[in-house]
Amino acid sequence: MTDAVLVLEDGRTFTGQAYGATGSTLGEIVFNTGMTGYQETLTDPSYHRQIVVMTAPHIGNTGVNDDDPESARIWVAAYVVRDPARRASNWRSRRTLDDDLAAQGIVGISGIDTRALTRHLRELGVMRAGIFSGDALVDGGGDRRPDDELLTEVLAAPAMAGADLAGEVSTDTAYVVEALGPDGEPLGTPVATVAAVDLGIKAMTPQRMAERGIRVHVLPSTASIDDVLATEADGVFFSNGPGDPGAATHEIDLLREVLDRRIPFFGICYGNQLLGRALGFGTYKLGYGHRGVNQPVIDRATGKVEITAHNHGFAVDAPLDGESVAPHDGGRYGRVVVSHVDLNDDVVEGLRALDLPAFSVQYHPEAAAGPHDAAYLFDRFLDLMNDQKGAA
Ligand SMILES: NC(=O)CC[C@H](N)C(=O)O
Repeated sequence: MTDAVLVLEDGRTFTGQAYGATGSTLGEIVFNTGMTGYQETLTDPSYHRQIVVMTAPHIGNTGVNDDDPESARIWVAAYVVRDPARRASNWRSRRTLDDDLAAQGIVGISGIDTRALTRHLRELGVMRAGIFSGDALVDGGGDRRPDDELLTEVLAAPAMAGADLAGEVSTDTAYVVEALGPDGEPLGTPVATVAAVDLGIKAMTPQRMAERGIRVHVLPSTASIDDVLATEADGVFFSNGPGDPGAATHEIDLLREVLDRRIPFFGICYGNQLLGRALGFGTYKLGYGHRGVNQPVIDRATGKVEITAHNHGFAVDAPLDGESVAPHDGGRYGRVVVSHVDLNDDVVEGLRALDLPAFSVQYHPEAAAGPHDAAYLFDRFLDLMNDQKGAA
């Protein structure tokens, strides 16, 4: 077995075995508490530039299939697992996770104490890190490189705060997603048309809309308001995505154009943070974020608690109680309420504008992976578009 070393920004190191590809990789190290859904996690573009630690100790049991990926490639910068499955077993499995990581050049490490690592990150917050194995761990003379040399590489890596990354993961060209019949033709007249701006969109998101009869035009993150209007959309959607919402200037300008025209808007995750910023609220970096499939969130309008899938390291800074006037331009967007809150830590998990047809959630109603409790939000988006059509 080949040695691998994980080096954290604060100098702590963990030695284990190489898993997936050998080499070196740098990124922000974060932990995910999901017991299932590793394929969806690995292929979620929001994890671009992040090293993902799984807190579930045994990963890879069901191998890798061709149905569950959320995009065309693995996006995580590296993968950290305690105990990789020695045997993959599932009727859908096509290859092992180890082989898939290696084939896609994703460096990983296994056999380290992921509980100690997670507790460390929970206490000190997420930070930059690097994994080194194979040739990247030895010098020209064949000796193991000293830790301080590896640490210097880690400290030279860019931080996640201030990173504008949507353009690195977004589609280059627009495409359409809609429900198709067995003959490959559209199933019927769409009930609504949505322009979905891809900031790192997961495949299941347009799929959830298509299941409801919506035709979805997925647009690149560089789309202009004219590109959006050209789709003749009834509503605009902003997806999840990697990076710091504070760095997304083009997208926020585009969203303000949408809000100014009173086009119904729905945003998920990064899309929620961008709605917050477009309305004039701030965003901030959480200590260690929410990543997993079992976060309790309350819908404050109904009092119902949902168990939800999360993947976010930033959050919107908006007043939890009462209606607040959106601060942008002296309140030009009217009143806003925090519609959803995380019951673990009171983090803002949703926004609803009261004077505009716009709402968003910080978590993942598309549920890939994760529970389906929040699927009603796609119906709410459809209702919002229908109401607006009725009002026109
Ligand atoms: N999944 C997402 O959209 C993540 C949004 C943002 N990059 C964050 O970490 O908070």
